Amino acid sequence: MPESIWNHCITSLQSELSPEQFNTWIRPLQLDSQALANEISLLAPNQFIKSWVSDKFMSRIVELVAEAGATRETKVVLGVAANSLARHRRVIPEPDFKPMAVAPVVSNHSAPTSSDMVRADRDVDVEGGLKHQHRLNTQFTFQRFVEGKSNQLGLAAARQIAENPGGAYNPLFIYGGVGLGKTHLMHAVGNALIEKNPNAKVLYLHSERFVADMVKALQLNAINDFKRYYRSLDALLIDDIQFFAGKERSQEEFFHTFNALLEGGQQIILTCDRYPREIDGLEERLKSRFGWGLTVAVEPPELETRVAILMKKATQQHVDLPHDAAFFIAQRIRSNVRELEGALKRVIANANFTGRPIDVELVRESLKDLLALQDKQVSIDNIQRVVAEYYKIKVSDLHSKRRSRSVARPRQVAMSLAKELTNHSLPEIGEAFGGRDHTTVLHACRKIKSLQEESADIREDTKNLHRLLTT
Ligand SMILES: Nc1ncnc2c1ncn2[C@@H]1O[C@H](COP(=O)(O)OP(=O)(O)OP(=O)(O)O)[C@@H](O)[C@H]1O
Repeated sequence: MPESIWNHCITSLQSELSPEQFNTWIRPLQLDSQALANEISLLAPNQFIKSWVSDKFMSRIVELVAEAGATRETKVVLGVAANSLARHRRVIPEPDFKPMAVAPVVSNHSAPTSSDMVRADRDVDVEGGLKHQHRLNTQFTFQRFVEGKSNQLGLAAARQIAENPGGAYNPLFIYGGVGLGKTHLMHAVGNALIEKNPNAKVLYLHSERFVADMVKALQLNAINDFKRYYRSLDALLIDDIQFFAGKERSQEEFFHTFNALLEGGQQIILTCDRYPREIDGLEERLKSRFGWGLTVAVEPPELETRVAILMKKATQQHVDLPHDAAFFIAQRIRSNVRELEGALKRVIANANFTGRPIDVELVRESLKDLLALQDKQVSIDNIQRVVAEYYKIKVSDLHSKRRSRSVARPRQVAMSLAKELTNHSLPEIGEAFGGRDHTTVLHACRKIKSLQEESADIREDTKNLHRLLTT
């Protein structure tokens, strides 16, 4: 009985929430088999998820439980699974591979001397962590980060980690498109950790830098120093880990570092442009390990958040930005926060240059080129119209649930064109095609890509459509 009630809740919540929300908060909940009669007892894997669910979703869960036919006396209780900590403390198995041979050092010296080691340290930037704080951008703080629905989960998780590093949300994996605040959030945690403890060893680096440092350490025979340094950190923040894809030796080294830090209770934060499972060329064991802590998505900000970000950035620069001017910019620049910032910079520069106050007119003038370019940009509506016309079907067929090949294939073509030619995110595209899930859009993009290789017809169709839409 509790199972069927809870299944009803899950099904409803899955259709009501975004996939990220559902996967982060609802999917980890388990029904407690030890519950009392008349009780739906749910167990969260940790305190963080428990309190978030309790704040944001509990009232809806209670409604759904009633809707599923539970008696009036049925209580819904939420706890934390007893073994939740054990999960994070489990013994990490020894790596299941043999260390690769290290390339011999190309050097005039027969063996590295102690001065080589110092130089090596400096070269690979591992010397006593002297630079570990310099790499943090002090502007990227929590105070300067604007909260919105699109980044709420990431921000809450980052705040928790700043309070309690190395706790249950280790590693924190933040993923999402470009310019959406992933790096900012990661630095905000680092800055907060250093504010609390100025001696904390916090290292931020881009994954390419990790790879380059490791290669140098190998060349200089300083890999042990490299290892020692990384393992001595209190927190390791690595940006854009999609660059590890295909780099086997780096993945191997990172795997060791990752395990050592996790076991030592040191905090790891990673960012990526996509969900861990979707990184091609990344070893399975890394993918699965990335999911051990908390995985959160940041999404493109919605209009209100874009306005709030602009207002905050203007205030920080002591610039008077009227609300209607901010609104105008936010309405036009929708792709990401970095572009929003760039637009604001242009407006401010123009205001300084001409000595005029900022208003909608000045914004329009300052962003003339950008807006003209945007007007030329293809919209999803446009894609749907052109694709429907091309395949002689109705636009409504593209929104419908019909699965016949004559409709499903054009729909997939239209989705993949929307991904390619617009700035819309996968969930936004899914929404525009009759409220479909973002994974459906992803599947469509992959399908069309592989069909383009196999079928001359599809190649021809997509080429024609491309031309119709862009010229
Ligand atoms: N919610 C926000 N509030 C204030 N500023 C933000 C917010 N989100 C992003 N920004 C700003 O937008 C710019 C881009 O953000 P950031 O570099 O963190 O993006 P990113 O997601 O890491 O992108 P990339 O994948 O390209 O590295 C930064 O200047 C950052 O301060």
